[in-house]
Amino acid sequence: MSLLQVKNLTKSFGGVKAADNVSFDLPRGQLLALLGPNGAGKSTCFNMVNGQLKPNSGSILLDGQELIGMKPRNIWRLGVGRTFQIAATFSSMTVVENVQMALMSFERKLSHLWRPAASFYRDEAMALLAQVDMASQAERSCGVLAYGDVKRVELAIALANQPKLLLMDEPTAGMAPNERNALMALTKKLVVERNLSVLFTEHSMDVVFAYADRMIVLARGQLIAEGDGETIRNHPKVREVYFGTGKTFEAKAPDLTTAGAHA
Ligand SMILES: Nc1ncnc2c1ncn2[C@@H]1O[C@H](COP(=O)(O)OP(=O)(O)OP(=O)(O)O)[C@@H](O)[C@H]1O
Repeated sequence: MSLLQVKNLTKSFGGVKAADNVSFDLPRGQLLALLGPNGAGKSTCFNMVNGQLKPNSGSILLDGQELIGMKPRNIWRLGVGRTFQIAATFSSMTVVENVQMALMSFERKLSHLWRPAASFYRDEAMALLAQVDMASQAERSCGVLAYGDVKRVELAIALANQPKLLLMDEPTAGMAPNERNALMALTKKLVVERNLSVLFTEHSMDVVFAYADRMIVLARGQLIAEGDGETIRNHPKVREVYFGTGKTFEAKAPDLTTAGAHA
């Protein structure tokens, strides 16, 4: 059984069907990209999976357990983590303190915040930082880190609640190409090592084709294609949506990696 099973998910805002009967599976240990042009329904689907939006109908099963109707915090506790597009670390705290905070939050120890944070979960925090190659910068203030390193710390923070499923909303937005690749290579490593499932949106197509195991493509709320890079590159509906050419059966597929298409 797949870790995540999304079935017939529908969400309307007034007359707009932001998600229209969307179904997909995400097995353990897979990196699944959620693609589609602006307004396709990606954020809507994300926000339904983490409980921030309630669908009109459909089902979202995590390990066979229905998530619809549960509060976001309870979904998080079941093992659905999330990283955000906007860097979400506390800049005045050190790297290791930020991760300790996340661990304390997971263990419901926030009521002890008046104690020196140094006494809580330091070893666990350092172990997480080692996994994201940030142990050597543990004592630096988050405010002075390079952007790519902040994203690594965010990944460590997201891992603090031992997610089974990690939702990543445009993880490489604002990063230079070499940083983007490093972050996605790290994510891929974590997927393999921790048998983690990742669902991510991304507008950088080079990243998607290099690292995603599988892709699903939404357009106007509907899932129009699903498969590996080769399948998606050559899929007539995907080409139509991204290029609007209507020339769906050309011998040579246009190179989506350089098309500047927005995911
Ligand atoms: N809270 C809302 N109220 C009204 N309409 C909404 C709301 N949220 C989303 N929509 C509409 O639903 C559709 C899907 O939006 P959504 O944000 O899910 O798309 P997206 O694929 O994430 O787009 P983008 O890539 O631009 O972030 C759009 O037409 C959008 O205007």
